[in-house]
Amino acid sequence: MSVTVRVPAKVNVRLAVGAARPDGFHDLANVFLAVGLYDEVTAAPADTLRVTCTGPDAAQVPLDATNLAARAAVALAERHGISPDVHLHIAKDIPVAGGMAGGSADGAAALVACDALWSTGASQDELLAICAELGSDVPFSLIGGAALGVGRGEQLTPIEVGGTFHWVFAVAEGGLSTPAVYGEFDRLTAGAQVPEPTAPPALLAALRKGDTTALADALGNDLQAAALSLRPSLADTLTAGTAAGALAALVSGSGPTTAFLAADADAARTIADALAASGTCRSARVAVSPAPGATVR
Ligand SMILES: C[C@](O)(CO)[C@H](O)COP(=O)(O)OP(=O)(O)OC[C@H]1O[C@@H](n2ccc(N)nc2=O)[C@H](O)[C@@H]1O
Ligand SMILES: Nc1ncnc2c1ncn2[C@@H]1O[C@H](COP(=O)(O)OP(=O)(O)OP(=O)(O)O)[C@@H](O)[C@H]1O
Repeated sequence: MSVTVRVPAKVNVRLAVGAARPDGFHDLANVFLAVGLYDEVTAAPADTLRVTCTGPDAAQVPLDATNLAARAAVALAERHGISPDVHLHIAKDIPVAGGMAGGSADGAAALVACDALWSTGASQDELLAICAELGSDVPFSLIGGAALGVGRGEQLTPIEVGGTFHWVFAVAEGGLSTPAVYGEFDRLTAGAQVPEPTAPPALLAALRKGDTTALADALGNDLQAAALSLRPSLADTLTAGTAAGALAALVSGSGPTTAFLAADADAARTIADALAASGTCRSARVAVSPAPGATVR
């Protein structure tokens, strides 16, 4: 018997970053939107804890105890006093170290898969608490849809989404380290008064209405300058997507994936083709949002 869980990537439609906290994290107003690019994690009985991974970026995924899927299995097993022996297979389609929460997605998916495989019967609140221990983005990967995350991004309030949004994601060559991007944010804002992070009401209204034009006007990412500072060539990708008709363009989370909002599915295809031909990215993917959170198949 095995259990397979499908889990989406995310884009941050508004990532407001406050000053660094004493614990090294930053307070956020983080508006997450799940997008229809998916990893799948399969949990199967095994004699020992083992992780395998397939997919175009599989070589960059650690298969040891640091893998977030393995850490999720250990965390759940410890809480329930059982052995974490399980084979976790990750079918990876979410770009690695791309700012789309791929590792977080696998952590959330492994948790749901092991809970089902082991009949642990954990409540949603218990699963969310374990997710928050694993990483700031992991709780959102569990619930999907759209949500405002405060604190370090782990304290979620779901947001209703009133329509479908069409996106193009330009996958960059190589990844960016999330701590390095936050570190660059600190360097760039040193000496300045960093305002309290907030989510603009116009953005939340755009999501609730499913209004693409209003969402395009309200998108924003406070980590974008830091990601561009570490990877200046991303400016060319943003320009290429905008020239191809994107309503808005931004760096996804800590980058280096860039996200383009399109008016409809046809426009998304046109933008993806133009980006693929531009030579400014490794590949271009179309995806719609919102997408459901970690779900047993
Ligand atoms: C950039 C985002 O993806 C936007 O959703 C997240 O804020 C990052 O979330 P994540 O990858 O789950 O990050 P974590 O694994 O919790 O933390 C990794 C590192 O990122 C930095 N970090 C993360 C979240 C946060 N609110 N402030 C931070 O400064 C810290 O250096 C931390 O040590
Ligand atoms: N299951 C996993 N998949 C991918 N990377 C993982 C996984 N578990 C641990 N990692 C480690 O995490 C690092 C960041 O990978 P990940 O794909 O989660 O980045 P990201 O999408 O930029 O994250 P975020 O958007 O949450 O900041 C990788 O370089 C890898 O070393």
